[in-house]
Amino acid sequence: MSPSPGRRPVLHLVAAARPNLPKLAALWHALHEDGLPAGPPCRVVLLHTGQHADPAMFGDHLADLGLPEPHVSLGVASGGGGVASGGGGVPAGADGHAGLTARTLLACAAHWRAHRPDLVVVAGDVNGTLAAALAARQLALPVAHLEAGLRCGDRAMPEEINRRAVDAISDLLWAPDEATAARLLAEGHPPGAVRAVGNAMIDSLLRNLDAARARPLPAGLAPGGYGVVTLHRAANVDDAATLAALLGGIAAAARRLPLAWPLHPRTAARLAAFGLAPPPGVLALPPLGYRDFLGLLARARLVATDSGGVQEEATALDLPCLTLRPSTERPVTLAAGSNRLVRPEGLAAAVAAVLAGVWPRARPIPLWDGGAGRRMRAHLLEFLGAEPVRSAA
Ligand SMILES: CC(=O)N[C@H]1[C@@H](OP(=O)(O)OP(=O)(O)OC[C@H]2O[C@@H](n3ccc(=O)[nH]c3=O)[C@H](O)[C@@H]2O)O[C@H](CO)[C@@H](O)[C@@H]1O
Repeated sequence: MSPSPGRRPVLHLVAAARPNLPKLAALWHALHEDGLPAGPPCRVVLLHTGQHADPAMFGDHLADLGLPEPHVSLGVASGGGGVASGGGGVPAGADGHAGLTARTLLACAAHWRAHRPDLVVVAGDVNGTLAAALAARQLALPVAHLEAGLRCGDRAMPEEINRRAVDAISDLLWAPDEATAARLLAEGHPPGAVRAVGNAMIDSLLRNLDAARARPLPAGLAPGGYGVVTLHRAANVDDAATLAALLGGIAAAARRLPLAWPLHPRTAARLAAFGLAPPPGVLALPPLGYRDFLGLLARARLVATDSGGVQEEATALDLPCLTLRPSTERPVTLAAGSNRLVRPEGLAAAVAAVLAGVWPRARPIPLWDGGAGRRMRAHLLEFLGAEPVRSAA
């Protein structure tokens, strides 16, 4: 497909939740790279659905990542935990996945009925990703899925349903590695739709690492002298007994190594509701900005996490990663050597293994090289029938 002659194609980049931002930033910067002969090849609109609305969960990350304030804010906040979220026109309600998805679907459809872009780019696997992709396809707008093809096989995770559904309806599927692209082809997606572009998270990591390392660490932490914890998955934090078991593992680990734990709002709310608290030896922190978190990670001894993006960042940093989940949609990080799936009761032993120096080093992953943004740009310009652009570099 191609826009009418002489008109620059219009691209809508959909940002719903915090983890979408570093991925979209990779594409944003590739489209606004210095030295493009005729300026940006597309008009790029950043559209914020509102799923994450607190400044600490969204707005504070924009400047770190070099992104502008969203050009469009739909104001559809998540509120499934019953904790009020800030943000805009549509009030948060305790209506869970269905409510957030439905409200985002309606808001996107209303916007795109009035303003039709040439391509909608959605990222990752959050509820806002699915809602936006579905709204676009229902209006016959083409959709690109940034971070396509990931599968953990656990259909109890909302993210697994979201990523499978978004892949099924997307016109362009951007996979972070060759094996993931091969899986999409095996699922029957047309070869022209699928491209192994590399990992957009790693584009942002490489772009920001020096600045992140220059950030001060939270008081009491010294480089190499602490571990990082992050936890927010519904399966880990929404059930009191499961969360208490995780706290037991974290407490045992903290007896071997001081831990810093930036608390996700969902986790903070559940801890409070269940009358639980981070154990001694754990420095609880508020959600951190992109560079502050990356700086914390880059100088840590290890990370224990249930986040997908953190598994990738840890692998790129060759940081031992103890993944507190029964499965991962990023098996490439297991194959790289430094990420392992760990049960709560095995956490202290894993920390001891890291401290004893018997943890594997990470092998570099092909295409995790800072070039994902340019590869996505090339594919979308081919799709739009626009002139290809050559970078100065
Ligand atoms: C199904 C889905 O989309 N889950 C994604 C969502 O999980 P996350 O747990 O953030 O899911 P929600 O967006 O539903 O938010 C959960 C709860 O966190 C609180 N909250 C959230 C955002 C905010 O700005 N302020 C606030 O207070 C609210 O109580 C909300 O109800 O984002 C995570 C990253 O953070 C992603 O890894 C998850 O895949």
